[in-house]
Amino acid sequence: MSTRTATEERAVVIGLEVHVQLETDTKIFCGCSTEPAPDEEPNTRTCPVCLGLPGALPVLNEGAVEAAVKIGKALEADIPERTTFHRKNYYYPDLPKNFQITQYDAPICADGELEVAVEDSRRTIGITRAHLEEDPGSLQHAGGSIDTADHTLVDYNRAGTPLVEIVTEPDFRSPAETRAFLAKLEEVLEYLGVFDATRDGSLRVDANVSLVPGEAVADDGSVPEDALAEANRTEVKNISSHKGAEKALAYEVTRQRNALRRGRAVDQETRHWDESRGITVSMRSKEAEKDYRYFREADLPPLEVSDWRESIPIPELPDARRERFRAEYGLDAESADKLTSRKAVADFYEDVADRFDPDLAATWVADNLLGELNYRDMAITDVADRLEEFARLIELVDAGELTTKNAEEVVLRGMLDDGDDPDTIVEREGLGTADTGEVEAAVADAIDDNPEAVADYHDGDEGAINFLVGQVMQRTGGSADPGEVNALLRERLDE
Ligand SMILES: Nc1ncnc2c1ncn2[C@@H]1O[C@H](COP(=O)(O)OP(=O)(O)OP(=O)(O)O)[C@@H](O)[C@H]1O
Ligand SMILES: [Mg+2]
Ligand SMILES: [Mg+2]
Repeated sequence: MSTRTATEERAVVIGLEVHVQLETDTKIFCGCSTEPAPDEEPNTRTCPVCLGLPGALPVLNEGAVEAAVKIGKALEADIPERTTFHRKNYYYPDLPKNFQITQYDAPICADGELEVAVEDSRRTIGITRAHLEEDPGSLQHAGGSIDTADHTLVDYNRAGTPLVEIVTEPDFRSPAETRAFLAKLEEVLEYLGVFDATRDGSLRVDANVSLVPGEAVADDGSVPEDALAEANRTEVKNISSHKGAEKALAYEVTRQRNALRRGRAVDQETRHWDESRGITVSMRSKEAEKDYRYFREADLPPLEVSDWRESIPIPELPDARRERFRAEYGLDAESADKLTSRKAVADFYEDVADRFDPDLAATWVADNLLGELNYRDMAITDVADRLEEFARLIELVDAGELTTKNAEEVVLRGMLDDGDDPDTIVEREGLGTADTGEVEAAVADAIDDNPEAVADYHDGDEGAINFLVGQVMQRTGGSADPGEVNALLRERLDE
């Protein structure tokens, strides 16, 4: 079976286009709010500009430009002195103007990279470009998915939300790599403060995938331009999560392999990822660039960012923070990873590590707190307003006022399940560690009540002391320190 051997030697080539919704207060070309209200009616956050009414003029949002510059800097991209906007023409109900304002030959960022850890190796994914554009409206396919719906509703509240589209080089060699990349990209975007991962549809991915002959792949893993151009690729749309990207691409790789195995060609087309059915479906043949009739957006003058770009700072990013945490707090690689991937976790850890013991803080934040949150399907952002209470819990453990076991099993769980604060739980459950007077009284009682054990101790029976320690622990409800009790008992018995 020669065709079988040939298809099995094919290599997977994937490139991503990632649409990131920027966290600005208002839309990219008008003053409409970008903040969805809880029970918002469709088409209420709109104006003549984002509805594309004749004669309405766009005004560029400064915050969106700053966010794009930050993204460019974080991706180590070039940010040219001057950038321009274009109209991308297409006819579709989500776009009332029949063109999208986007960028074309002079994007705000070009030629960057992002380093990703995949299993044990590190891969550098090239970033071709990142450009600003407006989000179209959203379509609701009533009574089914896009290919089965009876009719479709249009909501323009999303129209005009600022997007940065990040286009990668076709550098991915497996679906798993795209998942790692998207997770890393989200970390970086969150650190930059330009993006809200918890918002529905804030990250949307188009995934381009093809199978190229194995022998076309160079020794360094790169694929030459002509092999890329020759391979028929499909573009999978409607991917909105890391896991979704991996699943959609795994499906698509198998589908393409099967087609080639049966001696059929892969069509160059746009496909739709149907999350609930776990399949991709054909939507249309791939439009060529000339179909879009790109031309300059005459209503927006070229934008000079030459001086401005230098004055836009970016914060410390996850990789740098990971290394600093290791050096500064002596964390191992695994803890440093866990403590830095979400910015809110890293901020909290840093705060408690500086106030208490960094090792103790690492165990408490990385293992206990994140573990218990994870178990309840919660994230640190769900308890953002209670971080001081968790710090107080760590303080109680650090000061020896609460045993580790009680802190974890009673207090932390109570805090998460009942919403109480640590001092209230300690008080209610009587968990505080015993004070010296209490321990001394319990020692005296244990000696008075157990003359036989005392006699055994004086006869040199070391086992007797353990029995007496147990008696004191019982009398203090487990709140005394066993080492301290042992020392006190010996002191009394040797008097
Ligand atoms: N042979 C290939 N196999 C897989 N991906 C590829 C291949 N060649 C290019 N790509 C990827 O396809 C994407 C091209 O995106 P780009 O936006 O430039 O073009 P487009 O998809 O034709 O345009 P649009 O989506 O805006 O209509 C990039 O992510 C690139 O890495
Ligand atoms: Mg595309
Ligand atoms: Mg594109």
